[in-house]
Amino acid sequence: MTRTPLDGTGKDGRDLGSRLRDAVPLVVEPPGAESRGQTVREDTSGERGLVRRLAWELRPYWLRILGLLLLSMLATPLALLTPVPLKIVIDGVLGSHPAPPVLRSILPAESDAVLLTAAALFFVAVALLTQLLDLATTVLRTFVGERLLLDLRTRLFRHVQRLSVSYHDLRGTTDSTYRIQYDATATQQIAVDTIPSFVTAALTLGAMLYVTAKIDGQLALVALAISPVLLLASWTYRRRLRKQSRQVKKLESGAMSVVQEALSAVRVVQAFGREEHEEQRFVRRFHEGMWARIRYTLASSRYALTVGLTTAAGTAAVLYLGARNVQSGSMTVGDLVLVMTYLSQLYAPLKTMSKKAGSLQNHLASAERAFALLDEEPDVKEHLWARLLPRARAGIVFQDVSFAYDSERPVLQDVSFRVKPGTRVGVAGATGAGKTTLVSLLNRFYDPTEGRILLDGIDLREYRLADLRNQFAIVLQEPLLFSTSIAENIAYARPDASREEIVAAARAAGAHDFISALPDGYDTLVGERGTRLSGGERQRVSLARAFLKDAPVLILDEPTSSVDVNTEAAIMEAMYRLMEGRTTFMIAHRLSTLEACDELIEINQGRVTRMSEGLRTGV
Ligand SMILES: Nc1ncnc2c1ncn2[C@@H]1O[C@H](COP(=O)(O)OP(=O)(O)OP(=O)(O)O)[C@@H](O)[C@H]1O
Repeated sequence: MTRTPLDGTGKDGRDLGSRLRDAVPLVVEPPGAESRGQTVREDTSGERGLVRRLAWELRPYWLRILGLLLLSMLATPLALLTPVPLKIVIDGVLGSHPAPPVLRSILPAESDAVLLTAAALFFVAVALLTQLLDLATTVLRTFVGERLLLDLRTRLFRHVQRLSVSYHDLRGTTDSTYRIQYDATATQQIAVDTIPSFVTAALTLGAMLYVTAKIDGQLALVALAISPVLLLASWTYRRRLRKQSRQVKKLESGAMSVVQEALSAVRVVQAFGREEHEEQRFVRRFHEGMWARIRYTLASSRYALTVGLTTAAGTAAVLYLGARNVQSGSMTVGDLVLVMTYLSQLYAPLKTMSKKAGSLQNHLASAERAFALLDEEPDVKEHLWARLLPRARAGIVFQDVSFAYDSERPVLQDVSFRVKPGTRVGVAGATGAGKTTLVSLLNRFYDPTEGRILLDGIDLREYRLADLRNQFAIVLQEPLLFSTSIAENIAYARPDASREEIVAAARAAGAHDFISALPDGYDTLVGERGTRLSGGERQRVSLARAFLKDAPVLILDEPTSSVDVNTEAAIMEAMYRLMEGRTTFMIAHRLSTLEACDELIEINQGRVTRMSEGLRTGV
C-alpha cells in the first residue's frame, strides 16, 4: 500500500512548517561540519579574544585571585632582603666597611661578633618568613585553584550533557571527556599559577633593577640589555608552541578514544581474539601523539636554551664589568656579591616570565578547547517562551516529516500519519529502514529537517524540552543500566519513588521474583552498564523503570529481540500491561510481533510503504 497524503498536510501545513523552521534555526550539519566548525572556532578566536574570554571566565574569582596576588607580592621584599646578611658579613665583618646605618641604630654594640650574630639572625628571620609565605600561598592557591576547576568542570559537564545527540554521535565521548578532565585544568593553572607568577616576577624584576641601579647604574643597564632578546624569543616561540600544543591535545584525545572503545567492547575484542589488533591501533595512535609531544618538548627546550644562554651572557657581562669596578675601587667586593646575587634574582623572574610565557601557550591551547565546548550550541533548541506540558493526552501527528543525519542521505522522507491518544502503533520495516530514527524524533533527540510533529496539536518544538521528554518512557533493544543498585536503576526516572512503588513497578514488569532471589535483592549492584545481569533480566529492570515513570507515551524499540522465546513471552505479557491506556510505538522487524497493536505502519528506505486506515484519520 502506498502512502497517500493526509488531510491538513498540504500547502498550508508546509508553509507553517517553513515558518517554524525560520523561527527555530535547525542545525543539521554534514559529517565533519561540526568538527570543522570547532576547528575554525578554535583557530580564529585569536589571542586577544581568548585572553578577554579568560578574564571574563575568571571574573567571579577576582577577589580570591587578588588575594593570591597580594600574598605572592610579599615575596618581592623578602627576595630583596635575602642577600643583605651576606653583604653585612663580607663588608662589615670580613672587610672594614661600616655596617648600614639602620642596623647600627638598632644594634647594642658594633663589634664583629654582634654584627655576625645579627647577620645570622637576620638570615634565619628572612628564611622563616619566606617559608611561611610559601606555605600560605600554596594553601590559598590550592583552595582557589580547586574551586575554580570544580566549577568549570561542572559547567562543562552540565553543558555537554545537554548537547544534542547529534553532537555526541559525531564527536564521540572521549573528546568531551578529555576536555572536561584535562583541558579544564588550564584555566586553573593560568589563574593560580601563571598570572601570580607573572605579576610577582614583574614586580621583583622592577625592584631588583631599582636596587641594582642604586648600587651601580651601568651594571643595571648591562643586566637589562638582554631583555629585548628574551622578548623576541618568547614572541617567536609563542605561535609555534601553541600550535604544537593544540596538535598534541587533539592526538591525545584521539588516542584515548581507542582505549575507551576497546575496553567498553572488551567482550567482543576477546571473543574475536582481536587484542593484538587493538593494541596495534593503540600503539599507532599513541605513536603519533608521542612524536607530537616530542616536537613540542623540543621546541620548548630550544626556547628554554635561548633563555638560559641569554641570561648567562648577561651575567658574564655584569661579572666582567663588576670585577673591573672593584679593581678600580669604584665598588666594594660586598657590593659586587650583592649585585651578583641580585642579578641571579633579577634573572630568575625574567626566566620565570619567559618560561611561563611558554607554558601559557600550552594552557591557552587547552583553555581554547574547553571554551569551545562551552560555546557549542545544542542543535535541538528550546524557545525562551516554551510551553509547559504537565501531562499530554498523547495524540501525535507527523506532517510531511523528512529527516537526514547528514545532508547527503535522507533517512526519512515525507512521513505523515496521525495517532489517536491511547493507540498502540506497531512500526515494522527492514533493518536500516528508519524505524528508530522515526521514534527518535518524538522526544526530540533530533528535529525533523522538514515537516513537523505535533503532540496534542502543538509542534514539539514549542514545548519545554524537559516537559516534552517527561511524556515518554522508552524501552530499548539494548537496555542501558547504570552501575548502581537495581532499586536505583528502576527509580532512575523518578528518584523520589518509594520502595513500595519500586517493588510494585518491578512486580508489574515481572522482575520481582528474580530480584528477590538475588542475595542483596533490590540492593544488588548490577555492574557497569548492568553486565552482572542477564539480557532478559536487564530488559525487565528497564520495563520496571518504564512502569514507574508512568508516561503517557511509550516507545518500545525491539525490546525482545535479544531474549529467548520464553523470556520474550514473559516480557511481552508485561509489556501489554504497560501499554494499557498509553499511546505506544512498538518497533519490530516482523509484522507478526506486532499483533497486539491497534494500528500498523511499515517503513522502507525511509518512506511509509503500508499504513492501516486508523493512522490516516487519526485524531
Ligand atoms: N546517528 C546516526 N548518524 C548517521 N546515520 C545514522 C545514525 N543512526 C542511524 N543512521 C542511519 O539511518 C538509517 C536508519 O537507521 P535506523 O536506526 O533508524 O534504522 P532501523 O529501521 O531502526 O534499523 P534496525 O531495525 O536495524 O534497528 C540507517 O541507514 C543508518 O545507517
